[in-house]
Amino acid sequence: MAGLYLTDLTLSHFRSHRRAALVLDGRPVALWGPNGAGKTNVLEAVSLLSPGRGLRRAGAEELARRPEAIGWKVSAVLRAGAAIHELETTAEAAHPRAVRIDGKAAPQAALARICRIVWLVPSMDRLWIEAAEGRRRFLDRLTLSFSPHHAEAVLAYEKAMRERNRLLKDMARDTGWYAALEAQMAEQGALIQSARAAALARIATAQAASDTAFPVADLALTGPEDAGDPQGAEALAEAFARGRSRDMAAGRTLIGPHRADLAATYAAKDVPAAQCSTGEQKALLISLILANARALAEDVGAPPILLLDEVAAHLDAARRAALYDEICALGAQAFLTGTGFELFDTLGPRAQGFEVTETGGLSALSERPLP
Ligand SMILES: Nc1ncnc2c1ncn2[C@@H]1O[C@H](COP(=O)(O)OP(=O)(O)OP(=O)(O)O)[C@@H](O)[C@H]1O
Repeated sequence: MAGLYLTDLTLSHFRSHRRAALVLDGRPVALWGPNGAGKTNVLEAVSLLSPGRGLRRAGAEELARRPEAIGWKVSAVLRAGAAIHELETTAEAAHPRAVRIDGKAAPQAALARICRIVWLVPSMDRLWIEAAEGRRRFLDRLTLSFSPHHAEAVLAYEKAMRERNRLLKDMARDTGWYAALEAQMAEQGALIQSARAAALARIATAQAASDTAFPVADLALTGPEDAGDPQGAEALAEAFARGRSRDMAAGRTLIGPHRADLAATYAAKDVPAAQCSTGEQKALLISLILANARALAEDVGAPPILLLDEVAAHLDAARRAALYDEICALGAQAFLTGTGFELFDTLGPRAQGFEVTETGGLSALSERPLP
């Protein structure tokens, strides 16, 4: 049985779900139904039990059920080893995304300390060929799963950088002010760099140690070509100070961990991920997520909750069966979506099944055992 899983998941006035209540037992969860039925909405609700804007990066106001709802709520009971926590996230009048843990108000970042969630969604199919931002976000989610404090470091870094960017835009000359903000950015930036590097190293070891059906990806951190890559707090602080006039001309900070990029190579072929086939690129992402899950299972005793949206349909039958076997061997509570239950044929009773239907814009879920 999984060491980290949701037992009671409730969605209220969340997108197409007026009220959905799923009683879960730790097995993987297969959700099937036609396009637009409301499957991804369930995964998105779960993703909001971790810090950040969830798997669609939607604004909190988009999440309330149209047309009548003004707020929404997602709540769940989380089992983490012997501990049980009540998690709740809501949009309230005063707060677009309030979090409560065990009945007490908590910052979003506190979710990362008790609930690890990693996802793969169709919009990530172009991750290796699109802008660096998406890759950085992917890297930071992997990193966060290993280092729960990573969310705080990223937030603190970005806050100081926004203030510095404001100074730059205002052409401010107050060197003391710059130095104070740059010191904060350098301190948090060094934490970000080391947490990312540690996460990549851990994933590399997990990939090397495993016999998996998915291709190994060699990962490396890179920076923007023109910016060099200062590492550590001292080098970062020096680089920020040195770059002030260039940054002032650009009106923003041009170097630092917010510009880092993630490069991946399909190891067996020695081909950069961006030049691989669509299927190969997807397989690399699945491989990384499984390596992440194996590493966490080893390090903290439980794999993360996995949200795998429309992953099954893109795999051939052998790879699909291998994915399910790996998920079950890990004991991960993976939420999987697909348009038909036949996509989950080789999972059978190893998973809980839910059929998702939609009538008049309203989604409904019914638990149905998988044959
Ligand atoms: N705020 C909202 N209020 C009401 N309905 C919404 C809201 N946001 C999205 N929807 C509806 O939810 C549906 C999409 O649900 P979802 O993305 O979960 O579908 P899906 O079952 O994953 O479909 P697919 O198989 O196409 O990926 C759409 O019909 C959309 O109109």
